[in-house]
Amino acid sequence: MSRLLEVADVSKAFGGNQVLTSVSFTLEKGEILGLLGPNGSGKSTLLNTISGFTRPDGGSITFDGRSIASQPSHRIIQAGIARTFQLPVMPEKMSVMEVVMTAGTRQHGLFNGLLGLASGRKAEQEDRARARELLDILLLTKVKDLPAAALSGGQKKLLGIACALMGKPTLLMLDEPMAGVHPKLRQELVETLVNLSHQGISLLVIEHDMHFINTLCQRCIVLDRGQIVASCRPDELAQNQQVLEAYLGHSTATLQEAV
Ligand SMILES: Nc1ncnc2c1ncn2[C@@H]1O[C@H](COP(=O)(O)OP(=O)(O)OP(=O)(O)O)[C@@H](O)[C@H]1O
Repeated sequence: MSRLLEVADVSKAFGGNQVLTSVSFTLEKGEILGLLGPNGSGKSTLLNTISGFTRPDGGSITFDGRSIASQPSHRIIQAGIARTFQLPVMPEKMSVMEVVMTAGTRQHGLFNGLLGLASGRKAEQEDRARARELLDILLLTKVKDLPAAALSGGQKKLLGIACALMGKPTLLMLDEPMAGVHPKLRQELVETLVNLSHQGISLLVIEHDMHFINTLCQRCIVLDRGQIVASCRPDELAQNQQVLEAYLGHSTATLQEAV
């Protein structure tokens, strides 16, 4: 494996609230890395910092050999990093298919399509085929013509993943992909994500569901109050003293219960 992402000494404060303190970790090409930590430990802020939604106060972020810290989010998407959100908000008046198509248009420019250029028409046809394929993979074909805002919370999560994949990322960052997803669909989602990694997409996944972490991730990093306190295999988490302290500090009896 070779290195895809290197986060070094990244810090971030909001006012007087120091949310990330000197966070460093690496992610290898093809790796599925879990990002764990109690509520409020800074996981989403770390994803926001990598994806350009939040500027780090200090430190460096290198993706595929290029510095991306403080780049605007659209440049980071173009570099090959896509992400989903913990609570995706979908437009009221667009269908599921239209939302996925719009995500595709954002990747290769609106003007080609509007001007009806041949390259734009070809890109649109390719996008439509890819959108159909992704909706199929993510079990959303049946609802493709419904308003996106009418989907359940779990289906919106799946739609967020479809949108993120329209740009053919090499790194996909998922913020709690399992939350709200129907238990019957969870195993299929795990298999879909494993298939994506086999196709060469690396994954950085925030998740509280330990079964999901154990089945999916090869390695985990654990944040506690904005600092990385562990980097280990999922099966080592329950014996890791720093991890137990991070979670037990939140008055829960076992790691399984805590997350
Ligand atoms: N834009 C912001 N402005 C001010 N404070 C923020 C902002 N974003 C996050 N925070 C604060 O940063 C801290 C960490 O929040 P964050 O959402 O990153 O944690 P988390 O580990 O993802 O939590 P959870 O598991 O509950 O989603 C919290 O105290 C939060 O209030």
